[in-house]
Amino acid sequence: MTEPRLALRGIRRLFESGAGVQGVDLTVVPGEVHALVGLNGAGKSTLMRIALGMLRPTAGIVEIDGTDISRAASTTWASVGQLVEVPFTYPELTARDSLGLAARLHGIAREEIADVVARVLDELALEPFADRRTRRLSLGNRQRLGLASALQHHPRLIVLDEPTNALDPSGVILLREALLRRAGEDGAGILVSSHHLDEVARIAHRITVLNGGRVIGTLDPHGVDIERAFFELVHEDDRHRSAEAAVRGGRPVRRSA
Ligand SMILES: Nc1ncnc2c1ncn2[C@@H]1O[C@H](COP(=O)(O)OP(=O)(O)OP(=O)(O)O)[C@@H](O)[C@H]1O
Repeated sequence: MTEPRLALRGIRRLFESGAGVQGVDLTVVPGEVHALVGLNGAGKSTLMRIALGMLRPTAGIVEIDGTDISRAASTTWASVGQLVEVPFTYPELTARDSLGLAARLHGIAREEIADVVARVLDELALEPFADRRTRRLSLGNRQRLGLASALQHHPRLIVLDEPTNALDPSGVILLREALLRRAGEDGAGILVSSHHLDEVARIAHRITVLNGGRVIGTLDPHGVDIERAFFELVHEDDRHRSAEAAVRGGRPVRRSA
């Protein structure tokens, strides 16, 4: 069987408020775009931060290409591309120099950096802004720069949290094409979260629904009314939890937000 690019097994991390994620199992296989959808506070970012070793789970294991990330070497991390927080940029560097630095940190050979950077600037239509200091970029172009930095080294695993936020429609299309190329040509495994169900349906091979920190089901990307299917799953899960809470004599489960 093909080794997943990413495997989350029995992941649990609850915050003091009781919100977080629990009992999550999830894989991303080579060549796959796996989308994570859920309402605000469902636990998508928490799960992604755990997958990237930014947050420690209280239980469970994260494996990248079969290696437990607690033992992963720098070569494993160099094969990952991610954007899960505000795009990190050096305000005084130009977009081009910022990408060059990120390429070096991802292990690209010095003599290849200029070409790698030029290709990704072209791919995300950032060329006109390449020599502008990053602090002077618009929000959307800063997001494109963050994505360029995550994708330029052709990672084996890509993790993106709401990557279309702040992108204009042409940016959304460029990103979609770039991700499908990474999955199709490179065999990258891609985990992506989004609130845009239509966009997700266009790109994802698998869609997992998270609610209140748990996986509650999957959606068919080719389904006819994906939005309706999504809300049916979520409402059914909410009803189930409220009923369970009532049986226990406790208060209904508070929505995490
Ligand atoms: N560091 C933290 N400390 C305490 N609570 C946290 C922390 N990080 C997240 N949470 C809580 O965990 C829950 C899940 O948050 P998370 O950001 O993972 O959700 P999300 O699905 O990404 O939401 P959104 O769609 O709004 O980005 C929320 O209730 C949030 O307030």
